[in-house]
Amino acid sequence: MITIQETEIRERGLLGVNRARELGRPILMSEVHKMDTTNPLSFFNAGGDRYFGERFFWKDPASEMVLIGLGISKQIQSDQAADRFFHVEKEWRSFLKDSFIFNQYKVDGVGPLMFGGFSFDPFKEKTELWSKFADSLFHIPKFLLSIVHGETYLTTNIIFTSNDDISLYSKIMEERNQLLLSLRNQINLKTPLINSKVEVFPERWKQTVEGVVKELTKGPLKKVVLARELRLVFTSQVEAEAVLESLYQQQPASYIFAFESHGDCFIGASPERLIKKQGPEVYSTCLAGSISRGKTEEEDQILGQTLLTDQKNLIEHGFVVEMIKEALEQSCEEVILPKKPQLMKMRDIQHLYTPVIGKCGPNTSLLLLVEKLHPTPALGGLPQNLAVEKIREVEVLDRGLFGGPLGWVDYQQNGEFAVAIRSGLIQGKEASLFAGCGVVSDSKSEEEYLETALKFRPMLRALGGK
Ligand SMILES: C=C(O[C@@H]1C=C(C(=O)O)C=C[C@H]1O)C(=O)O
Repeated sequence: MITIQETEIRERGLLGVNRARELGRPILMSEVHKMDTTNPLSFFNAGGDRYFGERFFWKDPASEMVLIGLGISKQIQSDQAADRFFHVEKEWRSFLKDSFIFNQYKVDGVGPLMFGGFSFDPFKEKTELWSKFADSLFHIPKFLLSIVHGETYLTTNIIFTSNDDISLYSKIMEERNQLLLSLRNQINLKTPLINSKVEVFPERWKQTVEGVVKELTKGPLKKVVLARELRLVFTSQVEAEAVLESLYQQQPASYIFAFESHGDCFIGASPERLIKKQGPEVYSTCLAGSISRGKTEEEDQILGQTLLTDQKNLIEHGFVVEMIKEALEQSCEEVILPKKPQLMKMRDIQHLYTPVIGKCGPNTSLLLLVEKLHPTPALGGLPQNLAVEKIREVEVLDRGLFGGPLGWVDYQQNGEFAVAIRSGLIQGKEASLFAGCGVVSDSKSEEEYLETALKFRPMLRALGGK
């Protein structure tokens, strides 16, 4: 566990107290400690009583980076639509200014870090569904557990205002001790039964697909991604930790995330990376073109081969590759990608997949790259502006954070964002699941409907449904 000398405690606390008084504004003090191996779900669970509604969870597909945040030491949020990426970045950098960071470990994802996301389209009219989440919302946690390449670190963030004295430091240390003492390895996780399952206007959705297909044949629109919603009601409150546990078992090769705000929880298992930045290197993923998994290995291979040679899917995929390549070329000296897509096989579905690597300057802003990429034609369409306008006009669903960039940025400005798909919003005893698909000029509404049904499955299964 954590060992830290009393004198050191006082010195660190006093640094924060004095600087906050001197500058007359809040000052961050952050310290990192190595910890014994800790089960990430039990850490998330241990925060359930005290920090419910203020937790987040993140795991990347390789499980190289697992992040759990408890409590909110600072929130960066905005419903301002224009320049939202720039504003979040500006606030993040100014929050870090003059802070004290005690971190002897040179690894990404430890120390002060913000976690959160951006809504799919800030210009879409907001409904009650997403009332608990601002269009841009990031949390800097009080306590952050980072498991990086199997090593465990605990970051404690304290914000001193000019009215605080050293007692704040002791108070947070006590809170941390309580938290660590409450860690349990055995937790009883169960999702409640589903009472009702309602697809939101499926016939109307199919008609919308047909209407858009007609427009696509006329141009200039080439592709529009349309999404729909499935609403579930349960016998009792759904606990995010139980859903995370299921996703861990059922979708190990995905990004697994949960993001709580004011009692609601946005949760999912996405296969899609938007962008990762590690020093001068950036990584992105083109993921578009889908087919189901086979029941036997042979059928699965045949389906995979069909997808790899299907013109409709290859064209859809090509749109994404072209856009991501062009966007990264604006910021990178070099962009490397294979000529042909390969297959990414998830539990219920297989996709056409092209990984992309870029080399850019070390000072390139991750959020600027997010802005350039979002939404790719995998979630918006082509041309981007027209497709997003079309979605805003015809889609019944308020996507909120669904399909938007969700992830983290650390104080060294490294981080990663996934595309928040295969996801749902838990609201007490109810939940909404979301799924979309690329509509092109030869799309058939019934096939697209079935594809979205397939894309509901990972979340539906994790919630105990079929
Ligand atoms: C929009 C979704 O998925 C996206 C659309 C895909 C497609 O149209 O083939 C494939 C992967 C994702 O980029 C979703 O899962 O809801």
